[in-house]
Formats: sequence, C-alpha cells, structure tokens
Amino acid sequence: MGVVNVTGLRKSYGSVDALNGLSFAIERGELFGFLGPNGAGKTSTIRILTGQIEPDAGEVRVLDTDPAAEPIETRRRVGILPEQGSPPSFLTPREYLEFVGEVRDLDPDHVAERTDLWAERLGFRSKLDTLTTDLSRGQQQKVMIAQAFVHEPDVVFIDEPLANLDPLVQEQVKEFLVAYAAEDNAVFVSTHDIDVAEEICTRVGIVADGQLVAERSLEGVTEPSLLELFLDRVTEEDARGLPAGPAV
Ligand SMILES: Nc1ncnc2c1ncn2[C@@H]1O[C@H](COP(=O)(O)OP(=O)(O)OP(=O)(O)O)[C@@H](O)[C@H]1O
Repeated sequence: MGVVNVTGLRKSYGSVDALNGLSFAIERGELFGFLGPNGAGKTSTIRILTGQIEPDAGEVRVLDTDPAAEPIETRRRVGILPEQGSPPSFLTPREYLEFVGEVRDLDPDHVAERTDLWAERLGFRSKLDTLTTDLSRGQQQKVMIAQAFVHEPDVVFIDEPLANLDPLVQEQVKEFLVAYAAEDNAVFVSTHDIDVAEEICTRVGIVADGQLVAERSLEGVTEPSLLELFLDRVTEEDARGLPAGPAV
C-alpha cells in the first residue's frame, strides 16, 4: 500500500475531460515524476490530491486521508509547492514562514531554525526581512520551496519545481529533492521537463490526455530513454496540448 493511491480518477470542467480514469500509486522513498505535455492534467491531479478541488469519480488516498472528504487534514500532513504560487505580498519571507508554522502548529523556535536553514540553503538570507512583493520571481519561488518543506512532511507535491530558478539553485534544489525522498519520504514532481525527470526521479509516470500512458522505474534502467518512451506514447496532438483533429 503506497502513501499516495489513485484509482480511476476522473475530472471534467464543463465539456473538457481533464482526467480520464487516472491510476497510480507512490511508495515512501520514491521521487515520482509526473511527466506530461501542456494540458495533460498534471495540475488538476495535484489539486485533487491536495484537496483543492474534488474529483468527479475515482478513489484517492493520501497518507491515509481522503483529500475530498478531509481536505484540511490532508493539507496539514503534506507539503505543496503550487505552480505559479507566490507568498503574500504584504509579508516578509520571515513573517510568511512564521505564519505557515503557526497554521501548522509548529514550535516557533523550530520554525525560526528551519527558516534560517532554508534561507542559507537557497541563498535568500539577505531578503528575509524584505516584503515579498519586492523580491524577484525566483526569490519568491525559493520562499515557496521553504514553506513546502518547513514542517518536514512525509509527502510533498511539487508543480514544476525549477521554474524561475537560476542554474545554481536548480542544482541545489534537485540534490535536495533526491535526498529528501531517500529519507523515506515520497516526493511527487509534476513537470514537462524530460531531462530533469530522467536526472532526479526514481520512477516516472507519463500522463497524456488525463490518463497514465506509461510508467517506468529509472533505477538501473536506461533503455529506452525517457524521451523515446515519451515520443512513443504521447501523440503530436497531446504534445501540442490540442485536441486530436482530422489530418489535413
Ligand atoms: N478551471 C478550469 N476550467 C476549464 N478547463 C480547465 C480548468 N482547469 C484546467 N482545465 C483544462 O483541463 C485540462 C488539464 O489542465 P491541467 O492544468 O490539469 O493540465 P497540466 O498538465 O497541468 O498543463 P500545463 O503543463 O500546461 O500546466 C486542460 O485542457 C485545461 O484547459
């Protein structure tokens, strides 16, 4: 039994079928890459697994919680790094992380210690007391990474983890994610970056048109390459994020 279990997940927005019977499971110790083209259903999946939206059908368990029935409990227990998320503009990074610690019922001394650690690790110590509205997009992303991990969750959901980060910080974040998963945690990373998935993930699920179209371990397996598998399973229409139409 995994820490994340998804069976037959379906979600439509009006006439758009975003998820069409998606199933997968993630175990502790895995850095699971959820790889798919634009519009494949990655963000919808994360939003369902973290109790932000409800599925139309299917079974979901995250750390023994049902995100649709008990979204607050699910969100208390997991870490979430949303795509395009940014910290509240009227707080400094330090105030924001203190706030996150309060909401999560953490010891303030522990939060202060973690804040220093993250600021040091990601290089935003000099910005800890600057309003986040005055930070660059990449600096805001660093603060968002810190908030996702400040309570040391057993499961973390991350949408495009490296967006807006400079190459040096990208390397640090990749190393951190690998190490964090190896400490018996589960890390779910949604991305359309095949190289990053191949580099850091222990296992990858390829999603297209709201379904898992391929799944493979990356531990000790090099053939076919992830790119070959992706090109084999994802159609040109999927890859463009467009509905399939008649050939012209
Ligand atoms: N609130 C919404 N209303 C209507 N359609 C939506 C909504 N959210 C998502 N969709 C549609 O559902 C499908 C899946 O979207 P989703 O954002 O989950 O994909 P994604 O894989 O995260 O894409 P990307 O890589 O471009 O971020 C797309 O066709 C999208 O247009």
